[in-house]
Amino acid sequence: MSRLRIFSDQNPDAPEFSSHDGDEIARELAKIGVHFERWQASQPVQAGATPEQVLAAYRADIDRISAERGFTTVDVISIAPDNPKKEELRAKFLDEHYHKEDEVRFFVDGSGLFTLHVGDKVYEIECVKDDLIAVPDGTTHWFDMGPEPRFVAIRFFEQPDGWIGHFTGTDIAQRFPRYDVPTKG
Ligand SMILES: CSCCC(=O)/C(O)=C/O
Ligand SMILES: [Fe+2]
Ligand code: NI
Repeated sequence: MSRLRIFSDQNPDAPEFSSHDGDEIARELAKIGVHFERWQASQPVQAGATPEQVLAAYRADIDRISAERGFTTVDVISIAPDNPKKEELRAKFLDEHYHKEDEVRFFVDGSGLFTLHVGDKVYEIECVKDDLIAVPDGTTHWFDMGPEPRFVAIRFFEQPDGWIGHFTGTDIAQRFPRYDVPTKG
């Protein structure tokens, strides 16, 4: 289930805010310039669908958001718990980093945990199937797919190297919760 928790960056033990409500999550994130919305597929996406089938199911929303935000490319990333490189893939985005373009991801299936460090607050967002998140360029954040990663996501790019992370070298990500298991409602 989608969830937003907001912490002081000094206190990872006690969230100051927690919600599973999509409208409330969107409202809180809008205050820091992060966009959150939910999409419905225009046709069912079967397990094992090809990237082309996934993109076709969301074509209208993909075209809308690409036109609004200037994206030129989309791709589909798919990670399952039996991926032999799952530990390496998980480690890639676990430390605090930022990107030079907006990070826009749509979860077709499965889930993952984005955590953003903005001012003196930490915003932890569990993204699940049907969630779109748009994190502005330069926002420091990390992403945890968990020890048994399972997600299919559409990624949007302005430039071919837009996904590259620039690491800040801080240890803040190690002090905040990891994504051990998807949360229940
Ligand atoms: C959900 S897509 C994989 C993560 C990613 O691209 C990124 O930049 C995480 O911070
Ligand atoms: Fe990132
Ligand atoms: Ni709950």
